[in-house]
This record gives sequence, structure tokens and C-alpha cells, in this order.
Amino acid sequence: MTIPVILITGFLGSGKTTLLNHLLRDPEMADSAVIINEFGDVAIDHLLVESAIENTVVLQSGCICCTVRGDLVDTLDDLCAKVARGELPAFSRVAIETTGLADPAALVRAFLTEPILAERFDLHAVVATVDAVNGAGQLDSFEEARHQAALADILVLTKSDLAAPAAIADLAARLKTINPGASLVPVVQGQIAPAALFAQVPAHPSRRSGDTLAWLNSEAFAASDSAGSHHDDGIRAFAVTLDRPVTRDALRGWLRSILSLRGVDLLRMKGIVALRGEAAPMVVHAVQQVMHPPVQLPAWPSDDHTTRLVFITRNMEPEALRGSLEVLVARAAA
Ligand SMILES: Nc1nc2c(ncn2[C@@H]2O[C@H](COP(=O)(O)OP(=O)(O)OP(=O)(O)O)[C@@H](O)[C@H]2O)c(=O)[nH]1
Repeated sequence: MTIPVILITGFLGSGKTTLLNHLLRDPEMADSAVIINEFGDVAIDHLLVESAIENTVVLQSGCICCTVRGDLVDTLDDLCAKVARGELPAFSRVAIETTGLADPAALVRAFLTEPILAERFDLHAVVATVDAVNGAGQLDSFEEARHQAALADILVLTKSDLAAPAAIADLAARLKTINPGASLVPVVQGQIAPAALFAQVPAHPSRRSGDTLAWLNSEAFAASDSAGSHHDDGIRAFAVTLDRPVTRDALRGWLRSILSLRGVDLLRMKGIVALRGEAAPMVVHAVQQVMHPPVQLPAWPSDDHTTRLVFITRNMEPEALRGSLEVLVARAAA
């Protein structure tokens, strides 16, 4: 059994701590481990972190709290070791709050590639708080804010009590263009139930075919793509479909080359791929250069057996990716 983890990101002051504090007051979160820190090189205001830790009020909620100054892997490993030695109570979920400038890709990557994390933990959702008042300006000015929005599974629109409904609607529309697949939840003072974050559609493909279509949410990408040409500083979200199956080798080669050549700009890719000569599809998922191990589903989740891939890219035109995928299909047909 892996332990579910949620990662709470969001730009400086966007309400991460408020959200976490509200979550920790919920009895459902009593057996949680909470990690608050930065995982980047960016210097942060330590006073804010200190006060955030105090605000977590772990004693009140009965949670384990640890302060991370170092490495995420060591910290989680250490937590598990302490539980094994009986020094800390067992925990059944983890919430991690990053600093406002953290790039969640580094953390997602750690959960996919570090054996210690990959074996024991399941990164369930990347949650990004977006400030309803300042969010649009932050998206304009800061790449970090755009990345956080692009990599999120759940976008929490905070301070929705302070912004005019029209401004909220504009921001929501913009977030939908940056990341059509994420769910968007407006909150006030962090008021959200833990289940809304932990019981979401899994952020990663599972072997249960039933979840896959919701996870992929390709309709949202297709709608966003056809809606046109909104460019958020080079960030594009779009879907590509292929009506013919591809061979395993061709798929593997395409994934390898796209990740090595353009991985940095491939903020996110998810897909369900029809394989030539095979009854069940392959599910693929990548975050920047890191590929989640492809999973073959036991069966197609619906009658639609077309290959569907969704992308969130930076400075990469959909046509270039479509072109390379056409080559893939042609190779399979040859
Ligand atoms: N009115 C209102 N204020 C909010 C809401 N959410 C957060 N705030 C306030 O916004 C400020 C920043 O919230 P924090 O939760 O500290 O934000 P943060 O993202 O943890 O901030 P950093 O750790 O500095 O990046 C605080 O003064 C909160 O009280 C909300 O929904 N409504």
C-alpha cells in the first residue's frame, strides 16, 4: 500500500498556508504527516516559513509536523524510519507545502524517479493555489506562477471573497486555457474538505481502466485547442488524436526522442495509445523530461479506441508535435 501525498504549491501569498491550516483542522487529517518547506535554490523569507509552521498547529490537529531544510527524499525516509521505530505515530497521508516560488516539476520528478519515494508514496495530486485578486498579474509576470498552474491537477482559486465575479470568471477562463485538464475549485479562507484534494481522480494513471478517461480529460484539451490561439507566454495546451495504432517500438522511440530533445518544454504530457496488434492500450505520462513508466491497461476504458494525447507545452507549436506523431503512425504502417 502506498501512502497518498498531496503537494500544495501556489505563488507567494496565494493562500497555501491558509488552505493547509484549514485542512489540518479536519479530523480526517489527524493521521497525516505535514512537510512545509522550499525545495528550490531560491532564498525565501524564513520568517514566513517559521510562522507558517506555527500556524500549522500540528499539536492541535494531532498531526506529525516536520520542518524540512534539506532533501525531500531524506525527510520522508526519515519520517518512515521514525514510524518504524515507534518514535512517531503511523501516518496514512502526506501534505507537502512548498514555497511560493517552487517549481513543482522537481517534486513530481522526485516522486516518479526516486525509488525510496516511488515505492512507498503515491503523488496523488499537485494542488496549486491561485490568488483571485493577484493571480492574473502573477501569471503575467512570473514564470513560476505559470508553471505551477500548468502542472496542477487541482487549481484552488483562493480569496474568491475579495475579487469581483467578473475578474474571477476571467481568471478561471485563463487558467482553463493554461491547464484545461485540471479541476478548478474556488475557496474562501482555505475552506475545502480534505476529500476534495485526496479523493480526486488519481494524478497518475492507474491500472483501473475506468479512471483513465477522467485522468486524461482529453475533451477539455480538445475544446481548449479548438477555442484558438490564446498564448500565455508560450504555454499551450492541446490534444492530438491518431486514428491508427502504432507499434510499441515506434512509440518508445518517439517518447525517447521527444523527451530528450524537447523535454524541458514539455511541461506535461498524458495519453492513451492504441498499440498495433494489441487489444489493450498503453497509458503514457510525462512531466518535463521525466517519463512515468508506461502502463498497459487491462482493456480499453470505452468503445473509443483512438489514441489521445494531451500536452501542455512551452514554446512548442502543436503542429510540430502533430507532425512527429504522424511520422510515428507512418512508421507503424510501413
Ligand atoms: N480574504 C481572504 N484572505 C485570504 C484568503 N486566503 C488567504 N488569505 C490571506 O492571504 C494572506 C496570505 O495567505 P497565506 O495562506 O499566508 O499564503 P501563502 O501562500 O501560504 O503565503 P507564502 O507562504 O508567503 O507564500 C494571509 O493574510 C491570509 O489570511 C481568502 O480566501 N480570503
